[in-house]
Formats: sequence, C-alpha cells, structure tokens
Amino acid sequence: MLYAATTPAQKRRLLRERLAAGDVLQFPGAFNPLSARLIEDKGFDGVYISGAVLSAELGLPDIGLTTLTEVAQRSQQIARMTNLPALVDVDTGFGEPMNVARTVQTLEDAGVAAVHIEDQVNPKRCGHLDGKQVVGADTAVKRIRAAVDARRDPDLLVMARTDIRALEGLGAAIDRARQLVDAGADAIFPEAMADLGEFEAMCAALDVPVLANMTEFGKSDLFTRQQLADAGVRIIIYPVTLLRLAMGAAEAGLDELRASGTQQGAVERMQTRARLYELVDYAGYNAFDTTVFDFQVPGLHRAEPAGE
Ligand SMILES: C[C@](O)(C(=O)O)[C@H](CC(=O)O)C(=O)O
Ligand SMILES: [Mg+2]
Repeated sequence: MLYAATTPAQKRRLLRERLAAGDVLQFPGAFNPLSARLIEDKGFDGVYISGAVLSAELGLPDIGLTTLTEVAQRSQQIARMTNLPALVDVDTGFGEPMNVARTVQTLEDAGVAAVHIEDQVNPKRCGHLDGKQVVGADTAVKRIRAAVDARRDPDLLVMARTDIRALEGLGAAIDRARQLVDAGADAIFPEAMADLGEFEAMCAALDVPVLANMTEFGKSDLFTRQQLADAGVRIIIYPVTLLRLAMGAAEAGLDELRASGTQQGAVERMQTRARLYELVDYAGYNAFDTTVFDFQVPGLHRAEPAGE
C-alpha cells in the first residue's frame, strides 16, 4: 500500500552491492511513478529518471530549462513508488559547485540512489546532438568534488558524465574520466560513444563501473545487454524508450479515434483496467479498509483481508 517498502538507504546499499558483485544492470527510464512500477514488475534492476523525459513531459526542449525543484519533486514521486534504486539525471548540477552541493543534498532527501552530473556548459543540450560544449577539467572536477563532499549518505552513488568524446575524441574522454574518478566519482557515464570498441577501451581504462546510454535516434547503435556486458559496461540506461513507446501508441490511437469516431479498434492494445489496478495495488488497500475495493473488475481478483 502507498509507497515502496524499501528505504532509500537500502536501495543505495543494494545498488552498491550489485555493482560490487559485477552485475550488469538495466535501468529503463520511468516517465512517471506508474511506469516505475511497471519497470519493477518486469524484473529490471533500477529506474532512470531522465532530464530529456522530464523536459519533454513539460513540453520543453532539453536545454537546461527545468529547475532543481522540478527535478527533485519528480524524482521523489518516482523513487518512492518503487523498490528499485533510481538514478537521476541532474544535468550540470544547476549552477556553480555550491549549487551542485545543494542539488546532491536535495536529491538525497528525495530518496534517489544515484545522480549523474555532466561537464557540459550551460545551456546544456542532449548529449547525442551536435554543437555541444564542455567546461574545462578544473570546473568539471570541482563539480564532482562538491557533489561527493556534499552527500551525507556515503552510499549515494555520484556518477560523473563526460560529453567530451564528441568534441575531442576517445583519448580525451578517457583522460577526463580518469580525472573525474580521481575527484571521487563512483562511476562514469561516457556520453555519445561511437561504437562497442570505445566502450571497451573506456571500461578497460577505469576501475569504476561504466554506464552505456542506449538512447534511440542518437549517436550510439543500440547494442544488446550481452554486447555491452562483454565490453565491460555495468549499467545500461534506456532513458526515453518508454516515453517514445507510449507517445507512439498514443499518436496511433488518436489517429484511429479521429478517423473512425471511436476508440473501439484500439481497445485491445490498451492496458486493461484490471492491469492498471494491479499496478496501483488496489487489493493491497483492502487490508487497511475493506470498503476501498468492494467492486468487481473483470480479470482482477479481490484479495480477502486476513481473518475473513
Ligand atoms: C540521457 C539523457 O541525458 C537524458 O536526459 O535522458 C539524454 C537522452 C536523449 O536526449 O536521448 C542524452 O543527453 O543523451
Ligand atoms: Mg539529460
């Protein structure tokens, strides 16, 4: 009932333990708290909270317009609904190193397990677009040091993202990643890697977990979990995948409704009422109050409270 039973501290610990064990973790992007429930139900390892998705949901481009307050609120709403660890995209950390420190503490309070902070200049842009710019190593390092020093839970995972590959090549990306690890980063997100060989080289050069961003319509091919695992990658994100799937389905459904005057033909592709109620755990609320769920829904079973 209500929120997930697992505490933020337990989720952070779990993430650390799984990474230490060398597991390869898949984090689809949750576009809302309900989709986080679905990700958990399907057996994934964590949820990703994407800046691109948060902006898009608000009808905005991903150019650093969202605020810390908005990101923290959405992160809390998503993180508390799942037992899985959440990794959140905090872009450039919302300002100077002091702001990065506040960002980390705020996200810690929101209950996330990990944050990633990137080395782009403001205004930032999607890492798979051309025309990006990055800050110098000094500033990038200061951001990570500020983040690491600010966390109060040592298990909060601070991941550094570098966007330098697209500007200066793989060698520069490896150098930058090493500097960020020296500054205290627990993991590295090398953005816009060109191929599997680049992931392999990056993973071989570092002794911290490396993330692969499998965003569609971007600069990296969509490699399988096994291909990335063989290259040494430990966390794979699918940041916008669920939003793109949902919006694709929504658009097709709207076209059909507009053309035929009814949504009847689309009903079989919809999530049923029973499945929705299962995900929001209607039955679980009956343990608290048996009048919450005293109706019949085809395909949904009403759990009788204990003792009846
Ligand atoms: C990972 C990312 O930072 C995000 O906000 O989800 C984006 C994803 C995208 O725009 O496809 C990115 O910069 O890669
Ligand atoms: Mg982003």
